[in-house]
Amino acid sequence: MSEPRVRRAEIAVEQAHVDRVYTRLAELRTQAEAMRTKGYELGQGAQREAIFEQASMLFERDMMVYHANQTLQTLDAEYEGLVFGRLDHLDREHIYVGRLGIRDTEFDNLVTDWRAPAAAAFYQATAEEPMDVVRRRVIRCSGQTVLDVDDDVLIADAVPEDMQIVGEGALMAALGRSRGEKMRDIVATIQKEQDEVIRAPWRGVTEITGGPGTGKTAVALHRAAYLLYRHRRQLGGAGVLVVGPSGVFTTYISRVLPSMGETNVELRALGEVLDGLEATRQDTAALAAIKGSLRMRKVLLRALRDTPPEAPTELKIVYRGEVLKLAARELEKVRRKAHTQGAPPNRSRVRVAELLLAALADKAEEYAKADGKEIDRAELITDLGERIDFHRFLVVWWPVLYPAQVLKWLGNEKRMAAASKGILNRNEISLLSADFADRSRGWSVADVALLDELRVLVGPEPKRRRRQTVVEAAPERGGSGGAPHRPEHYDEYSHVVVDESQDLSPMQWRMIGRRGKYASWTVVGDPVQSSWPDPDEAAQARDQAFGVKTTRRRFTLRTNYRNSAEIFDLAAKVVAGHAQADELPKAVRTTGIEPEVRPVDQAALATATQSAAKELLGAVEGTVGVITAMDRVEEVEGWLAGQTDERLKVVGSLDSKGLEYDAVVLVEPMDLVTESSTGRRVLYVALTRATQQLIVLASNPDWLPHA
Ligand SMILES: Nc1ncnc2c1ncn2[C@@H]1O[C@H](COP(=O)(O)OP(=O)(O)OP(=O)(O)O)[C@@H](O)[C@H]1O
Repeated sequence: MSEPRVRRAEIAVEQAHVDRVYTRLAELRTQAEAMRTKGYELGQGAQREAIFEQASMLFERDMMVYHANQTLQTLDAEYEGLVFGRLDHLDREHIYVGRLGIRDTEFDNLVTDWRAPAAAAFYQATAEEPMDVVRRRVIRCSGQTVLDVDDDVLIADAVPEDMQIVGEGALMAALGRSRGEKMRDIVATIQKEQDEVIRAPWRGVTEITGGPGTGKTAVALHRAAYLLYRHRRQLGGAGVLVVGPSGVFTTYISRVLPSMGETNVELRALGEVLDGLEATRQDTAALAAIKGSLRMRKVLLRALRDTPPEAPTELKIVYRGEVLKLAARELEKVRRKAHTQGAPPNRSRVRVAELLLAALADKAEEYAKADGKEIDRAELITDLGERIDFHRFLVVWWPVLYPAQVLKWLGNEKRMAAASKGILNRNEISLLSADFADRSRGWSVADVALLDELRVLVGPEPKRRRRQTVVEAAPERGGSGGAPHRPEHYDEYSHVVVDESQDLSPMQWRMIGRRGKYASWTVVGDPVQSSWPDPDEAAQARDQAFGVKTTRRRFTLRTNYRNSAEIFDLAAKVVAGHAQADELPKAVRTTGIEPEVRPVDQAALATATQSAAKELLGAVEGTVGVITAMDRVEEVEGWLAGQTDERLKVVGSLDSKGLEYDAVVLVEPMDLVTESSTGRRVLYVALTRATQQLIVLASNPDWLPHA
């Protein structure tokens, strides 16, 4: 038979099986619905029974409805190609691999879940170690229709006469396909080195490093799905948290887990980790470096111990006809004493009242002594402790503290200087206080970690006054954030995945560490792409987040699946000398299309950007990203305002982390280099976002080291 006819015949064979699977899926759905209805009927029947029977029937109803709903949720997930693989073994048995395990009425497997041990050979078998697999077939479907099949022969001399082999390169076909707005899962083409990481043990810390495009993000997400499938009992209840660098990134990856049937994983951007906030604004590199540094812990602690701006400066209270007065200096002594006793201020109100009453009693004793009299201390303390004027004083002198309010206090340069004396230098103090003083722009991503630190330092609001969130004092608080079924500031995740971890500041590690107190971890990063200036300090904070005794395993991925080799060659040049040779991955795909570097006059940059974007929109089927320095995003958006094609996105250098596009226009690369002390690495990130085509528009040629 000719190749197209063989292909058509093989597609028909697989279509017949896929049809069986969908018929069975429909049956299972009907059964689950019937079970749910029966459960409800049981509940209604219970009303007529005696109390004891009622309780047991209601319990049974709840179990039935729960299980039926679980099954329906799994069956109804939006699977993109439910069946995607087939393994033919030496013994002539074969299995189908898919996103979900399905059995027929005889309990025989129609599809094996990709995460089950029996499916492991689909990813792990090689010609050198075939694991008894003769033929591995990738089946590409659109909905319920088989579009194509693609085979790998693993034991060539065991191929039976009647076994047909079709095509080659399912991986290459997948990599060459155009990109949409959201990342796709890679279950059908996971590679062996990636599979090892996905299936690594769940306990401890699993680190995934590797250059751009090596599939780190994809692997980490598939690992989350795998762990939930294999260890649902240990991990499912407490849940999995995935933290990414930005909201754009979490949106980009948001479809991957649901496409594998996992909906119970919480995705949060670094600006959204703290419930109630959704910060997206990035600080300048200089500001972010100060805010992220561990030195801020001490600054914050001092700030909240400072006298609140509205606090009265003296306490006057009449006791038995005499005015007892505590002056500012005496009050501050009490404040210092209360703070040094260690409890968070919002939990210290009672202790503070005791200290103030003791100071008043001292004062009364002092007056009495001068008059040659004596006072009953205990009586004075009881009397004054019940007085309304004393309590009025207490609430304004020792108010409930809110994290946002304390950070705003630091907008006052004097306060800032007092809190950071000996910790920050003058320049840092004025930068930071000017930033905190300007509240018109909302919180930045780096502020969120400071607010979270303060949340813990000030302690929870007293119960009586507890409101929706403890972050802000004023009604301006907003945002949704957080899974509705979890309590606020939930910190008992069983597994935490941190993506782009090379960029987390020490303060951000502390924030994430709090959410993973009892967790195992998957941590993804590439030091060469790091924009954080002090890796040692970050490493120390990261180790603390993991806990000291944790087992650690590390995997390095070495193949770049995203960029064409032509594009990656250019990107590698900009970090030559900034990275070890083995930190750079190898790109596997060539397109024959070289990236274009266009020298452009500054004055012509706008029109050059417009025409490059237009050109690339015409050249590729999927997305086009225009990447620019962070502070030029609005300007470049303005240049492209006339371009209405939804495939076009303008994105700032730091926000481009983790994303990818079919084609990229990089505007003025030298701006990225000079943006921060780690600019060359940020430029490397930007240059490695395109899968097919890249145009660089540069008025200054210095971004590209001369060979
Ligand atoms: N085995 C695979 N099969 C098909 N596509 C793959 C495979 N591995 C990776 N890819 C694709 O390669 C691209 C890069 O993957 P991913 O974004 O996970 O890389 P990364 O290492 O996180 O990159 P970066 O560090 O640049 O953010 C994605 O489009 C992903 O789907």
